[in-house]
Amino acid sequence: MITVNEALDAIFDLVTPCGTEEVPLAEAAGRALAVPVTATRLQPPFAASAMDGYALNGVEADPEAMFRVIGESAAGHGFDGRVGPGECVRIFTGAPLPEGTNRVIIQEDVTRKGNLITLARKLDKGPHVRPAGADFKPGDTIPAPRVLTPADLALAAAMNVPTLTVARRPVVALLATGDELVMPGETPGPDQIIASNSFGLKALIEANGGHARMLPIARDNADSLRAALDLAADADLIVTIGGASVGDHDIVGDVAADMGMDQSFYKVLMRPGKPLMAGRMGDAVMIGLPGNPVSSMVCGHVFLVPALRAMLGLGEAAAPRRSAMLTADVASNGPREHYMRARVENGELTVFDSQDSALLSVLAQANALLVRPVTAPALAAGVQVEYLPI
Ligand SMILES: Nc1nc2c(c(=O)[nH]1)N[C@H]1C(S)=C(S)[C@@H](COP(=O)(O)OP(=O)(O)OC[C@H]3O[C@@H](n4cnc5c(N)ncnc54)[C@H](O)[C@@H]3O)O[C@H]1N2
Ligand code: MOO
Repeated sequence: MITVNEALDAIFDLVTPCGTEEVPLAEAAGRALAVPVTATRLQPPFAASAMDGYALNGVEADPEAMFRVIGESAAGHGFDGRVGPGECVRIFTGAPLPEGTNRVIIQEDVTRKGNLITLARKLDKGPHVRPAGADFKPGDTIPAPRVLTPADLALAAAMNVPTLTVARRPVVALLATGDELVMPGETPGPDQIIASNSFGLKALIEANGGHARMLPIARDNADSLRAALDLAADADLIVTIGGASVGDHDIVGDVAADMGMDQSFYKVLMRPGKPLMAGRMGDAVMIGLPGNPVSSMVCGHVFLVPALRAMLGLGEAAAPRRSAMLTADVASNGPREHYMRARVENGELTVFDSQDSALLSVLAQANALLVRPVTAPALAAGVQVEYLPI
């Protein structure tokens, strides 16, 4: 059996970036930017007022000084002319500063009578002017690769870049297997349960930049599995769920091999998630997840999310970890890296008592997986530990 790190490296060896596409800004949220965005203009394109008030020459801004208002500069309609000594221009936020001015006196500090203003006795420092290019200049960039945030999109828009080159979303075919499974909303027979794993995995995949396609549930026979796998031929990544262990009905590995899957590894020193497999099938990468609901989701966080990021051109790295303080003692660990369901609150991590890999109710309460390395000794409450946020 290989380690979690070895398995992840083997998966990185299998995946390749999916290529790029152009998308309009309005559809680019959360996408992986593939090519840096470069500004071709200044922002602001002119020295602009940061306040509503009066623009004048700052050297004349003495307390109680008087000025004659000779015009107006509003956003979108600047003042066309020069401001001389003893003169000022009514100005609004975002408007260009007229020639001859370099300071804005906020209107709260001004008394106006007709076309004459008098400054207050006490003036703030100002100058309430945003210099041209203060935000960005031609040649400034939004670097790539990166996952586009709402702020990035606002910045790209301000740069007047209407479309972005982003990584194509990897298409992930999700294939649940098992005679016992029916879809949510159907009426299960007495020996059946509801297929749940695909729904958690679909959400995880789509939150991490993939496009998940649920295939019809495959039954525990070769014909049904073949028919379902045939439907996945155009996917970038085929993810099977269940049928991965050693039981008589666990046929995913054999059927995939018959269909040409070139297996990279089978079984990983981790808990839950031991019967994980991966390989290449035609143009697609195939990852076979264990069926136990928590196992499949843990493998999703540990392997699928980093694989998707690599396919999106975001680099090859394990899921980032954080640290927190243990609230109670934890026993020593065995030969498999253990991802224990836990809850982190205010920097303190509490491990759930029940770690059975069938318990979705526990997983749903968890927001962390405490990572217990292979054969790690027992830990006492109060120590700092590493966890994977989920
Ligand atoms: N003799 C051994 N038995 C088992 C071993 C072993 O090493 N020797 N490993 C155990 C471990 S660890 C795991 S994990 C499971 C994985 O088994 P499979 O991947 O073959 O999964 P199934 O047997 O198909 O299902 C396991 C369990 O999960 C339920 N399941 C499956 N798919 C779904 C789904 N889409 N939605 C909801 N629930 C699902 C299924 O009904 C079973 O209860 O093997 C152990 N056995
Ligand atoms: O590895 Mo299994 O995934 O322990 O439940």
